[in-house]
Amino acid sequence: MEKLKSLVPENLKQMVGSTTADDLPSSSSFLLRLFQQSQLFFQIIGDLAMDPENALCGKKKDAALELKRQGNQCFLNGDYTNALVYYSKALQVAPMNAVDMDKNLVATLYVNRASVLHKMDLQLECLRDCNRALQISSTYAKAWYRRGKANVSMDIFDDAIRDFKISKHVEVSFNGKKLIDDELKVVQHQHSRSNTANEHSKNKLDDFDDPIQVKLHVTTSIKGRGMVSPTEIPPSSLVHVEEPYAVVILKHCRETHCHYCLNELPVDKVPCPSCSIPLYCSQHCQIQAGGRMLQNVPDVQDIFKNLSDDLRKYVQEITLCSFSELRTEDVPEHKHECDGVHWPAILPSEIVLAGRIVAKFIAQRGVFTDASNIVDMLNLSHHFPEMHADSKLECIIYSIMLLSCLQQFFPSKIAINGNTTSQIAILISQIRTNSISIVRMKSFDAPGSPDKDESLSSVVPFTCNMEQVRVGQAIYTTGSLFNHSCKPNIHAYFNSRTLFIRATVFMAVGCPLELSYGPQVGQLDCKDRLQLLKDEYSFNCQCSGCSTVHISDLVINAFCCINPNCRGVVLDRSIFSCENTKTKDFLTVNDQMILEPFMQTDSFLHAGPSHCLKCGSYCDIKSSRLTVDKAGIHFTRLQQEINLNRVSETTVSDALGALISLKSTLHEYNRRIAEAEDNLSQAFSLLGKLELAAEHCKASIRILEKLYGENHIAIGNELSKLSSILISVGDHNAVDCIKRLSKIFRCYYGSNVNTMFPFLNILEEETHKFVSTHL
Ligand SMILES: C[S@@+](CC[C@H](N)C(=O)[O-])C[C@H]1O[C@@H](n2cnc3c(N)ncnc32)[C@H](O)[C@@H]1O
Repeated sequence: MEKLKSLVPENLKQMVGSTTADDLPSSSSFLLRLFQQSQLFFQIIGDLAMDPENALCGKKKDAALELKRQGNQCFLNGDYTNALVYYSKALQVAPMNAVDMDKNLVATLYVNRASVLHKMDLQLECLRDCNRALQISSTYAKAWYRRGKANVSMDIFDDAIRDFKISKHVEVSFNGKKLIDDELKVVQHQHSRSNTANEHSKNKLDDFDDPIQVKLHVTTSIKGRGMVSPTEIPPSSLVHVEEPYAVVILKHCRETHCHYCLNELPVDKVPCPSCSIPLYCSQHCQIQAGGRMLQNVPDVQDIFKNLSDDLRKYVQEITLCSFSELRTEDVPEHKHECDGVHWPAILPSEIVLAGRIVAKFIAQRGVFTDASNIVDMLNLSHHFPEMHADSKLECIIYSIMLLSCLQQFFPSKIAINGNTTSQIAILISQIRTNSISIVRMKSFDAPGSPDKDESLSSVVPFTCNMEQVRVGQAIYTTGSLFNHSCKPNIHAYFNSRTLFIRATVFMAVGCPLELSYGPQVGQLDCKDRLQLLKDEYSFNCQCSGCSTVHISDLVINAFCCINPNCRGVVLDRSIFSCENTKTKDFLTVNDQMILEPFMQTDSFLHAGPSHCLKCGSYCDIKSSRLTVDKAGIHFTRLQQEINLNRVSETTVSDALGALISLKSTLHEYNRRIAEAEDNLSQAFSLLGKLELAAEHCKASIRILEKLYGENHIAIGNELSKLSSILISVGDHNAVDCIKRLSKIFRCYYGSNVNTMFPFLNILEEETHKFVSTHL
């Protein structure tokens, strides 16, 4: 990008910088003409899109053979973990039509990986790899044999017998036939039970099928279009479900998550048949994303003709993969990026997403030319005119690059000119304003998690921590109409690629439904939220959380008053000036009563920064900051030890001292005290001092309740930690704690809660056990 930008003369840069949506086509034309005369530009596009043979993302037989050799070596040494890694890597780069020792290389690699999976006792995964090998080469005796072994391990004897019979039939060597026959006899003696194992991960929505409870209306306000409720909406109602218009996986998840459904990859991941980048959890997802797999099934009629009808049908079922549930209207979103070209791996995710939207547009409308109007088709808002001059330039350059790359795949369907380039530039700015991050909840258990044999109450508490991981970026055309609020009243979550939105509070008729685009009250102070929304989404937030004074923004980063009897807040200059601009006129009597211990409603008028907003006393913020920084060193050390699961008594005792310093300097509801209490709770859990762990956890929750409100999901997360500690110490308060956290989670996730958070089931079961033994 920097090289291309350096080709642009200063006067053209200035013209692009001041361009509006109206004169964008002419600015784009100038840039396009400039690049079309540049050798460097053609060289860059050549590297990105035109040389699949030598491309980084292309298939490479030699590399695959070397990885296979290393896999075989590990297998022979009994190092199955590494054998699995090598075979999987080999599958990623092996060309579909490569042959190794008279066998299709990909089929051989699947059978080799199946043998590893069998050794690792992953029988379902082993069976799936055998099926994949057989879909490429149905006469592969070893694949049928390995399939039989997997079925025996799963006690599916009917299928195992069939597998061995077919294996024996297609095996050419006498010794091989004899070996299979011996195996067959053993299985025939065992009791038979029929079963079938299918491909998994079909994006099941079975547990996600509660009906939408409200039909929303679109209205306009200072925030542009937005969703409102035409009726009253009770908390937890499902208000919106939507499939994405286009999705792209984020780069950091390429090796760990399925590039189609975005679920975590299983060990028997499936690579793209035509390039070495995407990985899928199943053939189903691979076909959805890339279209049908090239199959290499030889004419099998002859070799199987002497088999019984039952066995012939069985061969067909396994070797011809049929995914009847595929919807024909789905456009394979990866197909145009395939064949080993570089650009999808190199260009930023949002540009690849724009490419997917153009490809879908072409699939639906036939061509993308000046007459097309992709911008109106999506009908999404954007902030192109307000973008920084340099971002505008980058946006247009990326548009030219993307169109040039796409044109290699759609030679006769794309016109590259000022008009189409400007459409893509606007499309990119629409993506910046409207794309939604798809997140997955990742829960990880701290030490002491219950294992198979131990019940929760018999071990050190398991504290279930949850983290949201961003896995994808997507455009949901209706979902984009929900505006942002730092105090949201709806909650968005995902099952695979599907967006779900639920009300989290009661909403009156006509109430705007607003979700958080990221920052929330309780998490950041108002000035930081405003800055973040400006930087990332280019708008000045006008939500109620940012326009009125409320307790969270006052206390979250506040210092305490030097007067020990006063609970007033002391703010630094930047927070003071942000809060001072908010209107105090809208404060209800209730709000005023809540704020009353911490400030006088008119105190902004006569008290300044560094002064208590309640009693006016002066506080030396500079020296308070030094105290806080010093205390922070002890908590950093404690956190490092917690991460290593090894906490020393000395570090904990230093941190307890540091907590006292924090409390004497910061306001009682400052977020840093909550974090310090939470750290200490984790540390005491690790030391097995559970009563102390519970006390510090409760102290942290008391502060978070002030920052977020009592029924926020952040409180639910903390309650899950507290309840497991309480169960472990036999404290009967655990029962109420679990009831409360269940209520919060159910409000945010409705009936999907048990599927999404299995730990809640464990906690609820433990409560029942607890009640029957302790109460
Ligand atoms: C995803 S769109 C939401 C729908 C948009 N209002 C429309 O008319 O299409 C995001 C844009 O809506 C506007 N917006 C959303 N929430 C806002 C808020 N709290 N304050 C001001 N503008 C907001 C901003 O222009 C933002 O870039």
